[in-house]
Amino acid sequence: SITLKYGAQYIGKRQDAEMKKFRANRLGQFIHWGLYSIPGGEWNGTTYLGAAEWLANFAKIPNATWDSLQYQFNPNKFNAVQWAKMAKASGFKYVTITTKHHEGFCLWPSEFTEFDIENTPYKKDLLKEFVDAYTEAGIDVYFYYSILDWHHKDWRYDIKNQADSLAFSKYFEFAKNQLLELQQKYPEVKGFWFDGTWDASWKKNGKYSYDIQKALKEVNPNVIVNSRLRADDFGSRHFDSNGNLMGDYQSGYERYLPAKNDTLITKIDWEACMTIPVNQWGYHKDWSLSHVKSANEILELIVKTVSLGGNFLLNYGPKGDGTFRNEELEISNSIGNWMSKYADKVIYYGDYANLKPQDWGYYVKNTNSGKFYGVVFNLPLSKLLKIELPNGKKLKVVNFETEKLEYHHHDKMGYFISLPENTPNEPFIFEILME
Ligand SMILES: COc1ccc([C@@H]2N[C@@H](C)[C@@H](O)[C@H]2O)cc1
Repeated sequence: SITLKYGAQYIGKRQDAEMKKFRANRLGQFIHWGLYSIPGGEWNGTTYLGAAEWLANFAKIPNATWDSLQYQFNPNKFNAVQWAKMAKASGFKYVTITTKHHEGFCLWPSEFTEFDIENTPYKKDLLKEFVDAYTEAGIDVYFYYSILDWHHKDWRYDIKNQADSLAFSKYFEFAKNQLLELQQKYPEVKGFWFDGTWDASWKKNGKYSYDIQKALKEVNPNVIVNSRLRADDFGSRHFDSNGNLMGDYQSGYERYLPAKNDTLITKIDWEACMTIPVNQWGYHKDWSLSHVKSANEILELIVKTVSLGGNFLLNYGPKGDGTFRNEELEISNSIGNWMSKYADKVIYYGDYANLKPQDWGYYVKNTNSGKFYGVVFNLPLSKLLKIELPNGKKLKVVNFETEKLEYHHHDKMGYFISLPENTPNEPFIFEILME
């Protein structure tokens, strides 16, 4: 292997209590909330199709113009306790909120910039209200932080000369100061979700990303940091030049999932983040412009992720006034209903079952109870659910709610399970006992 100064800081899955809790949580709420939530994808009467939090870029709005949105940010309908209550009812066990997106506006009163919540009509420490409410509700809090910063004068996309290098080193100090400030002001925070780390300037400075992970861990030894923060000595991201995962979990799955038969991903900790529309993270006024995922589509993405041993972060983009749009409220309600019935068995502590994937749905092993489950999304016309067990394993019992399902032994490893009498008209689960 190659000697690296800024490669993976350890090898293998962490087994400390905090990482085990992160893994067991499985289902998280992502919140994108910032100045971009005010225009909602529309500028000077033009609606932009792209992601609303990128409006400044798409509409080529000068910084001075965009930054003046700061004086309009006054979410008078924001109620952190209500947000946390909705999140809990939806089954979310953790939340990740944008403390600072690419625009550079900070949702907390930062000592290191005026471009923050303190200098808005809202004035109050919004992030503290948020952290306190979610913590009180028993939901773990994580912070999204964008390294890319369109506002900061020392940000550089590339390092072409000594002047760039000096400026970017000042930007690094600024970012590191803000991150340590976030840990110090909000000690409940469990970890950091870094974004905006694809530019050459960051890839040329593996040391910076290495130092940030170390600095955060010095304050909180079990802080959880995503792989997207990291670049190694040669600019390799997520995985170092020796193929070792950097950070504590792989965070490359953004708006897509691994293939159903991908066994490699099951060997590392990973988290997928997902939008409800095709591609909107911040609030966009017009969701009719793309497909909006149904509750069942989202449930299937969640279960597929857990079946491959991953966490799933579902995104919400609250409006500038602090309210959620109806589509998000409806999705929350549907997901919450399903989670209240099944999450304890097939989401929380859910993991890879190492059984041959089938078309009718997904397998989940519950690492707390040791039980194996099938989660059915697609009923076969044959009305029979196929199961193929590994050599040496035999099917013993199949439980569906309180009844035992019939099955017949088709060949050496194959079984066909008969559907229950009254098959539910929603994704349902059955328990598999093998010997
Ligand atoms: C250059 O393509 C992208 C795509 C998405 C992003 C950001 N990552 C997501 C988690 C959102 O924050 C989105 O703005 C940035 C650049």
